[in-house]
Amino acid sequence: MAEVALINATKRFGDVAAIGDVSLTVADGEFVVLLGPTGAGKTTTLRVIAGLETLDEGAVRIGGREVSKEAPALRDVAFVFQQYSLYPHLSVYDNMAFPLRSPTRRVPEDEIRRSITEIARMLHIDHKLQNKATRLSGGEMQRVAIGRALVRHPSIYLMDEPLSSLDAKLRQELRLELKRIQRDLGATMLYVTHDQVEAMTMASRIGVLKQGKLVQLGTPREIYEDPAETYVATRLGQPRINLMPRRLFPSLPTPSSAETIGVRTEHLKIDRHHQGAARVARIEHLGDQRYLHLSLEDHSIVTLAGHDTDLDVGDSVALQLERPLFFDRDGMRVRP
Ligand SMILES: Nc1ncnc2c1ncn2[C@@H]1O[C@H](COP(=O)(O)OP(=O)(O)OP(=O)(O)O)[C@@H](O)[C@H]1O
Repeated sequence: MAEVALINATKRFGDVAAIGDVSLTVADGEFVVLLGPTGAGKTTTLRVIAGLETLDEGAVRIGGREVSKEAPALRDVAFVFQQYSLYPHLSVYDNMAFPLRSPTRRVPEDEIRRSITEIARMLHIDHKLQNKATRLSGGEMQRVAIGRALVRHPSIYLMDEPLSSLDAKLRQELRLELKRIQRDLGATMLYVTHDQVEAMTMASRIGVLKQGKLVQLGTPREIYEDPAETYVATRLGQPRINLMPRRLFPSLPTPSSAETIGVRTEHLKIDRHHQGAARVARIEHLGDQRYLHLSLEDHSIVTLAGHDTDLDVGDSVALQLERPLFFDRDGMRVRP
């Protein structure tokens, strides 16, 4: 495995800078997750590292070696796409063996067998190894695609929403497996997802992209607890952080440039013994969780309700904020 770095990387498509001046180093053995809404530049970041797109400016370095002009095959990266891309005429086994049988590698067949058997077992596809790739469910095909990447030991694994086509149970199982495999192999990984739980639980660090710019890079905890701007704060946390105008909390001491107050469940104390300005508008039962929708003037606040809550729709409650986050008029963080 190796350290992988993007240095002031820019890739344009016509007038659009899909990524603009992005610098990012994924340390050897590190698991970095890229977060951002559609069009933010996540896939482009992976593709320029893989060599599937050529940079307009900047450089890609793998293991300290500049590879910006090298063909994809020479870069020693393994790419798992959102949609499985298997060879339909080959068996599962031969699909997984394919990268190891390339003339440049010449891995002995017994080693290939050992490696495939082990990875297939981890991914629960060992009983399907002789099937044709087309005779699998979507979830199985995606596991084969992941397995085909894992049997190799490339400099870096690039994964673009590899679990998004799977059902929730399998996704959860594979999330744990993938993280364990990554740790065991000491693999360097750059991983794109829209799934907050994947980001929080798998990442050593999370990079947040906004219109092609890397706006913050930090541990999951830093991104969640210490976001640099509202854009970052809204990436993580369910229910989403509530962004409220400062005027709604006139008695709260706030930094002078603060215009917006960011309130998560843990920042909010609800006092039902005191009649207050907020009203319970709705209680949403999600099985293991309950979302409490409060209305405060013309704004709504969504928070988690404890299981022992005896609040009812229509109740009037007082709200108290404890160490909420403050943002200025441009959405940038302001510290007290
Ligand atoms: N081949 C291409 N030709 C033209 N524009 C492109 C091309 N690939 C990407 N773009 C543009 O570059 C920007 C970034 O796209 P990219 O696919 O990297 O976003 P993303 O964050 O991966 O989005 P998603 O979550 O939808 O996959 C978008 O504006 C997109 O339309």
